[in-house]
Amino acid sequence: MKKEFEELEYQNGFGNHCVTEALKGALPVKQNSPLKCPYGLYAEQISGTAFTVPRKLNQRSWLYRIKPSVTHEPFHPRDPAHKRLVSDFTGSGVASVTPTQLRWKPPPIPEARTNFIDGLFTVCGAGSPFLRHGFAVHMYIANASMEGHAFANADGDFLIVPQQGRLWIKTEMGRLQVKPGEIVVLQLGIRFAVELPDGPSRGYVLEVFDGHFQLPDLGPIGANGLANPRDFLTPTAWFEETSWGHSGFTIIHKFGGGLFEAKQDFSPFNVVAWHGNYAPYKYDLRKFCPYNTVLFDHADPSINTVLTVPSERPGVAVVDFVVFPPRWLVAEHTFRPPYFHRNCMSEYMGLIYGMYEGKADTFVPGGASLHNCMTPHGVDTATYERTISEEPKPSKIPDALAFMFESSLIPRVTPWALSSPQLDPDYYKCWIGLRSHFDRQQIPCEEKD
Ligand SMILES: O=C(O)Cc1cc(O)ccc1O
Ligand SMILES: [Fe+2]
Repeated sequence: MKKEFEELEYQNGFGNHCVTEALKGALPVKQNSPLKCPYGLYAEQISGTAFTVPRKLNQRSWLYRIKPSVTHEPFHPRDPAHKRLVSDFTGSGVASVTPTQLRWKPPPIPEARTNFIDGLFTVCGAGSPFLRHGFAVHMYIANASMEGHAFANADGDFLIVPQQGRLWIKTEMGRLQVKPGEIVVLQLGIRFAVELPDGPSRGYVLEVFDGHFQLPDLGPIGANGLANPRDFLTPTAWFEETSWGHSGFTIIHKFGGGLFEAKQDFSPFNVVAWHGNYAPYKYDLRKFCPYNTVLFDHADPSINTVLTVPSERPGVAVVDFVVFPPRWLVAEHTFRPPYFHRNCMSEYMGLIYGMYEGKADTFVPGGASLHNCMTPHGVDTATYERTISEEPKPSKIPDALAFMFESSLIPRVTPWALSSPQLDPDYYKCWIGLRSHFDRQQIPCEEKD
C-alpha cells in the first residue's frame, strides 16, 4: 500500500464552510483576494452555483495555489474520441427509449490498460448539460491509475458508487480514499485523478446536469436519521509540487458531452490552502440510519433516500440516490419484499455486495437493472412463492447493499447497453412463472394479531 495515502484526515459535515491549509498561514486572513497572497500563492475562486443564488444554496470555494488553473496550452478535442460516453439525450439519435425491463450482468474488466476515464461507458440518461437539466448513468471498468492526467467535468456532478476495488482520488481540495460501500461526489469543474490501489475496479456513476446533491428533508421523521450530515467527509488541503516537464501533464475536460485535452507542465493538485463550501465529499453507506415500518405494510423506497437533486416541482426529484441497507423486517401480515408496482419515476438499480431482497437469486453484485417509467416490475417468482409460504418472523436482511438512481425524467438507453453481451434476454422469465392464486372459495383473510 502506498504510504502517503494512509490515515487521511477529513473534515466532517455536509455542506459545511470548510477552512483548511496544508501549510500554516497559507490562507489569507480577513479577505479572499489580497494583492499578494501568503507564500506567493495565486488566489482562484471556483463557483458551483450562480453568484446570485440564495445564500442557503450558494456554493463556492477559494483556492490558494502554486499556479492558477489557466496556465495551460489550448484545449483540443481528445484524440481518439471517447466513443461510449453520452451526455445529450434530447434527440433520439444517440440513445433510444424502451419500456422493456432490462437487466445486465456485471461488465468484465478489460484486459487492455484502461483508466477510470477510458473505462467509463454510458448506460442511459435524459436531458442535456446544454439545458442544465437531466442526468446520465455510466458504469466504469478500469485496471489502471490515471498517471499524469486529471479530469474535470463541466457538464455535471459525478456521484460514484464503487462496487469492486478501492479508488484513491486526488482532487484540488485534497485526497479521498473510497472503498466499495462508500460513495464519493465530485462536483462540476473540480479536477480529480483516480488511482486504483487494488488493481481492477468496477462501479456505477450518476452524473447530474441540474445542480448539486442535497440531503432530503426529513419531514415527520424529525431532526435525525437517514444519512446524518456529520458522516459526510471532505478532504483537507493537500498539494504536490511535481513538475511534469514541458507539457507533461494533461487536463481532460468534459464539456457538452465531448472530451477536450489541454497540456501543462505542472500538477493541478497544487492547492496549498482553501476555504469554502464547494468541495468533494465521501460517505459510507453503512452509516445510513434506516427507518422502516414497525407494524404493517411496506414503506416506499423514498424512505431510504441518501441524497437528492430536487427539480422545481415540489417533491419531484431530478434524481434521488436511494440505498437498500441491511435492516430488520418486522411487519405483521405483510408482504415484506418490494411490492409489484408501476412507477411514474424511472428506476435504475445496482448491487454493491450481497443479495437484493426483491431478486434473491437473480441479481448479482456489479449487475444493473432499468425499469423505466410505468414499466411493471416487482419481486421474481421464486421470491414471491417463498415469501407467501413462510410464516413471517422478525428477520434481518443480511449484510447487503443495493441502491437505486430514481428519476422523474425518462431515460433513453445507449445502443451499446442495448446490444451488450451482458444484457439478459431472459430477464422477463423471472416473472413469467407468476401463477394465478385466485380462488373464489377462499375466505378473505381477516386481519390477525
Ligand atoms: O423496484 C425495486 O426493487 C425498488 C423498490 C423497492 C421497494 O422496496 C419499493 C419500491 C421499489 O421501486
Ligand atoms: Fe421499483
